[in-house]
Amino acid sequence: MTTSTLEVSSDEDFARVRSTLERYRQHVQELITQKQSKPDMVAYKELGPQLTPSPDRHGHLPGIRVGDSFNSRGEMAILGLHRQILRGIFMPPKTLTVGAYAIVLSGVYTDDEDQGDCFWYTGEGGLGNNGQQVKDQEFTNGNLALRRSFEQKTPVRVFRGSKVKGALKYTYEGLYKVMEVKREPSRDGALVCKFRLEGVPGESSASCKVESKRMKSPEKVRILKNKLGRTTETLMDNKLGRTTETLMDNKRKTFSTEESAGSSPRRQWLLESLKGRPGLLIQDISRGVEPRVPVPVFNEVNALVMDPDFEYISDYVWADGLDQDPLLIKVIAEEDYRMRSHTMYSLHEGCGIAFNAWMRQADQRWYQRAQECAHEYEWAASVTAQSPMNLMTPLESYNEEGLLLLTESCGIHECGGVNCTSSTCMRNMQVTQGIKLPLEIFMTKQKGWGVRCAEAVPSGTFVCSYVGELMTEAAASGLEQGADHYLFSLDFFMYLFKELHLRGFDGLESEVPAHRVPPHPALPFPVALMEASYRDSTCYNKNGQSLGDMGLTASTSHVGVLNAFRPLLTVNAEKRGNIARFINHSCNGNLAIQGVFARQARSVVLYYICLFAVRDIPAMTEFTYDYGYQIQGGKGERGMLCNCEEPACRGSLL
Ligand SMILES: C[S@@+](CC[C@H](N)C(=O)[O-])C[C@H]1O[C@@H](n2cnc3c(N)ncnc32)[C@H](O)[C@@H]1O
Repeated sequence: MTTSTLEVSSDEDFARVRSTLERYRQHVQELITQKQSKPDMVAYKELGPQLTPSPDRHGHLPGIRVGDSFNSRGEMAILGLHRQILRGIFMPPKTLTVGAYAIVLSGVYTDDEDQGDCFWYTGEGGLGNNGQQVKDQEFTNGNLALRRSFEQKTPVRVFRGSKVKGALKYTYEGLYKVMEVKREPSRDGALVCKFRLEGVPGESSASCKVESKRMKSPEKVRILKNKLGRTTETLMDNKLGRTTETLMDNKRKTFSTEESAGSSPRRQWLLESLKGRPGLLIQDISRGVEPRVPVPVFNEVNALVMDPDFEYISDYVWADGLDQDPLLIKVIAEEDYRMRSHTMYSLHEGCGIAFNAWMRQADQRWYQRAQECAHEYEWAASVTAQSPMNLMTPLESYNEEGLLLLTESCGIHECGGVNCTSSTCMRNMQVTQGIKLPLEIFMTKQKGWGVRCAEAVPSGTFVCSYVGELMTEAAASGLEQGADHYLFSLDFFMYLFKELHLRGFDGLESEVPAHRVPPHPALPFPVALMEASYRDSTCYNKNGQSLGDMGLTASTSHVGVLNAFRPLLTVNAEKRGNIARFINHSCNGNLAIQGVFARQARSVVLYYICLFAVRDIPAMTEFTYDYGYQIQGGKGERGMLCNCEEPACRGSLL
């Protein structure tokens, strides 16, 4: 008996519950002595009408507190808490218009996902004798009643069964509300009805720990600002050539691009559920390349169709011939090695959890050091003014539901090492596992194609990474105007290094302590690869002001040094890419960019650019993020008008 309910129960109520239970238990004992089979049920049948005359009702019952536990389903039935002894869902008899009164979580359905006060509950029906889901469930009986609870927002009493010293006991968890309803294939293949329930604050054993799912807003961290698209006006020579068609032979270039067409029951079910939906142009533009979900295309707005030359890929591919370039191979191999040496101190070998554990120790030492010299340095004082807990790297990058806990300016290390077999490691592979959401491409009214999801998406969910053809920055700069709208520079870490160069470690230490910064790329990059970038005079003074705007040129500034921080590679998703290249810009986007080290891309020059939900996003809402285009000062094509319709819209895609 732990938490009290808000329901005011009188002493008589508690006394009545006690005496009912005593009578019932006594009768069960008598039946056991008489060797009566199913004494529980028989006792309830015989005593029920006398002992529980009051009509069924929603909500708490007088005399019962959250945390009370019961020895059997019969005890719960005799008290009127849950009268249907053999079923999970207690619903009003013969009426299909009222919500369910109570449910029992007993772990019988393998599709139940119980996370405490928020859980997915599988509806009733369709189980075979072997415990497998052999038949589809329908929205009838208890399942319909739970759907009514969702529609009418009526609370449901929840009981959780658990074994205590070998005997099954049931605990009253309090009142819950059904927040979501869906019907989808079970792990065994047949369709099941599923209900997501959340504890009613103050009325259940605890309320949902929503805060733990929330990410730090990346907008606050300046160095997280990435840019999509090229800003240079100069046409550059492509020094790398694009003649060979040969396949990659470099070990690290084994991207698993073309996975076989998926045929999971969920995938099949998602395909089925698309049938008959208005505006459906293509059922799966990925042609099975996305193994878990189809990627449908809808247009209900105009007559435009998808570019037939567009090829959907699910992972990076190299632009023609690039994999053969000896300089590039050398740089990438070197950077790979540098990152491996950096993470080796943690014995990490591909295990992100081990790396985080090592990083946490380093954080603690750093925090101690900051405490010792807080009187001397501004950054140290600002560090110690914060709670140390906020500064420590969590061991896991994702919570139990696979939601990102915090954005990380120094990149997230996903698992993938040979020893990564624990469930914690598995959870630390959200990007590695690929797209799981039922994403859809659809025609927007003013921005061309856009992306949405058929399901609601909680904050912190991995949506997709931006993949396409990998080309050098130099080659990308040579693309024709207009062909650059689908470029994404691999510059997440270059921003970090540039900031460090401009502000120094002292200037940045309170935001990004030195020990967290990944290894700096070897400088300078081979001239042949960097040549084009050196000619671009976009760089900044200490105040972040563009030196180009100030009339300074490459020859009059330290542009050479700054440009050494320019990224080496760019992702071009114009003709070959995944769903990310259809996501539009918003000045207040619901997604954030996060660099992730995963699969074979684990260095600061080659990693994954990932998009994560930064707030809870309702189903069918357009996904957007801030492209962060750089200000160039000129109008025209580069100052493209923004149609994001946000109150704080900046007016253009700059
Ligand atoms: C990466 S693509 C996004 C997908 C694009 N809508 C399409 O149809 O393929 C970027 C282009 O989409 C358009 N776009 C994206 N966000 C926009 C916005 N907020 N307002 C106007 N156009 C936008 C611009 O044409 C931009 O160059």
